[in-house]
Amino acid sequence: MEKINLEAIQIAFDTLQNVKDTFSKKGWFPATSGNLSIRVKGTPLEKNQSIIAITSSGKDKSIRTPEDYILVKMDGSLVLPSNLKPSAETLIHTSIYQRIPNCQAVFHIHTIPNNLISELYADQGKVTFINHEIIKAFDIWKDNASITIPIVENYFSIPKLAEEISKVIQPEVPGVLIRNHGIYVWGDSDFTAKRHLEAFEFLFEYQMNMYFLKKFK
Ligand SMILES: CSC[C@@H](O)[C@@H](O)C(=O)COP(=O)(O)O
Ligand SMILES: [Zn+2]
Repeated sequence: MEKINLEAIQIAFDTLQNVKDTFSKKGWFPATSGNLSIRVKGTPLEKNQSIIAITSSGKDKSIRTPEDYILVKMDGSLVLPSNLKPSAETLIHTSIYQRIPNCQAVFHIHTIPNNLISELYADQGKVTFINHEIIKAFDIWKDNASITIPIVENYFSIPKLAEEISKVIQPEVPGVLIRNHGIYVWGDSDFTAKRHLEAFEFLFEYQMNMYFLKKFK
């Protein structure tokens, strides 16, 4: 095993803890859903060589325990022997890191707005948002700005789901919706990934409210 800096691991675990607490307060981890990962600094960026810290599987993410995070390699295997299980969706995380070379953090949540939007636009396989100020949160700075997020089916097999997500990823769009499941977002830092996630959730909530407003006016 390569040497990993203990301080870098602690920084990664602390960062995940802060993000987990923040998202939990927003109600973004219902029924133990959701998972988070971050690339451990100092580990190589090259494909297949990075190490990530990821949430353990099936935990109540609103409470802190000493068993909340675990280190995994890009093939999903554990860096150190442990009884802990990494997220059941670890392979989705590792495939995103391998697809997006400067990716430093991957966040996944289940919300009512992201589930409703994913179902409403599932047949198109994507949903587009146009002319919202918040699109600047994706670093898109122009008139008539738009962003289109892809939607994939919610396959039971995680390797299949990871493969389908990998196929639809576009480097300039930092997210993918999974039908009636949730969203995966990423960024070149935990700060950026959080900003992307908040912007997507803002757009989903807006669209959902507009849909009902138009229906019942
Ligand atoms: C309890 S429903 C959610 C899970 O099936 C899964 O989709 C999820 O997001 C959390 O899985 P986990 O293994 O805890 O990372
Ligand atoms: Zn999930």
